[in-house]
Amino acid sequence: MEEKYRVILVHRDRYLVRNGAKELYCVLTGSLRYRDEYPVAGDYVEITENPFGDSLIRAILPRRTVFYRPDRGGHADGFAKTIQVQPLIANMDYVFIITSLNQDFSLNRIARYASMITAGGAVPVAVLTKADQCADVEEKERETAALSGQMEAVAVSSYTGFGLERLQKYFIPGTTIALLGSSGAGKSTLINTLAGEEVMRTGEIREADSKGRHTTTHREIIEINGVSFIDTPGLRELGMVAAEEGISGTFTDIAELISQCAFSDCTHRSEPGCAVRNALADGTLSPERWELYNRLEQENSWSKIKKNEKMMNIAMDKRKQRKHSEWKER
Ligand SMILES: Nc1nc2c(ncn2[C@@H]2O[C@H](COP(=O)(O)OP(=O)(O)OP(=O)(O)O)[C@@H](O)[C@H]2O)c(=O)[nH]1
Ligand SMILES: [Zn+2]
Repeated sequence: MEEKYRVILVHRDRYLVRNGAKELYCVLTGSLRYRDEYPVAGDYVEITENPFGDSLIRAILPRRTVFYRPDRGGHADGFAKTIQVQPLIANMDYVFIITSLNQDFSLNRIARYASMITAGGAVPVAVLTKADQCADVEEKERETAALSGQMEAVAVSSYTGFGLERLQKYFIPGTTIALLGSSGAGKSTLINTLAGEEVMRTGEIREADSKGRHTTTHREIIEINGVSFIDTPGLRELGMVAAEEGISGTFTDIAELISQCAFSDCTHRSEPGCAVRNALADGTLSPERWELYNRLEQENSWSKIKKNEKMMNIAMDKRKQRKHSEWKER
């Protein structure tokens, strides 16, 4: 018997899948493993049920949206032939970027997440948590919203309930919402507050540095009033590898301007007919936004440069080795 199930929990090489009220543990068929195709939370899969033990996932259905995280693991450090990107969650409509309004707050990080989410086809929403700990909530909200015309910024407090009603419009039954954010940002507490009960384990964070202890051990989906929430473990570091496309996606206004520059290779410094300079001059583009765009772009190309350097070093080492052996043979 074959049916469409959704992956709600990934636990090493076992997957908990659900269809309505029915939940089954599954393993992968050999051919999926052979093709290096691994389901992630939110995936829809075809399974063959086994009443006597783990059922079998036979196929992963095409992903509507996906969020990748850069994957540098698994290879020796120098072997950066291609930096692989690894899917983390799939088939979500919205991704809440959870950032706490304390020392951990970073516009740069929110912009990175937003870029990567847009690149994967989902809609980012900046959810600024722990508003009760912040003195300039409105300003932070304004700054965040200014990052992208397509992203709403909502400050909330799970403790006081502040702002939570503004998230209601995203809670449409049938919708999938993923929560991304650093460990300790308040993802689990937010879900618990929305659900009105203890559905996720929450952890205390160390007060001193506002860095959270890693408490979420696996990704899981929980359903509250027909809305599926995907909780992800805190992502410590987020590279820009998959975000290139997303940068122009989030900064569509800037991409648009760049396309209007008189020269196609315009550096936007001194060329005549530069649409970016013009927009900066007449105030349609804020200098802060332009600077952020450049910073993200730089970071992005910087990771490429580092990658190329590494490859060149490997090539040079090989040449040296060859020279050395040629010399020895003589
Ligand atoms: N002041 C304040 N603290 C909060 C709020 N929401 C969560 N916290 C606290 O922040 C800490 C971390 O919250 P969690 O919900 O466990 O954070 P998380 O993002 O799920 O962390 P991981 O599970 O590690 O990914 C806990 O001590 C919470 O009590 C809030 O609205 N205001
Ligand atoms: Zn230009």
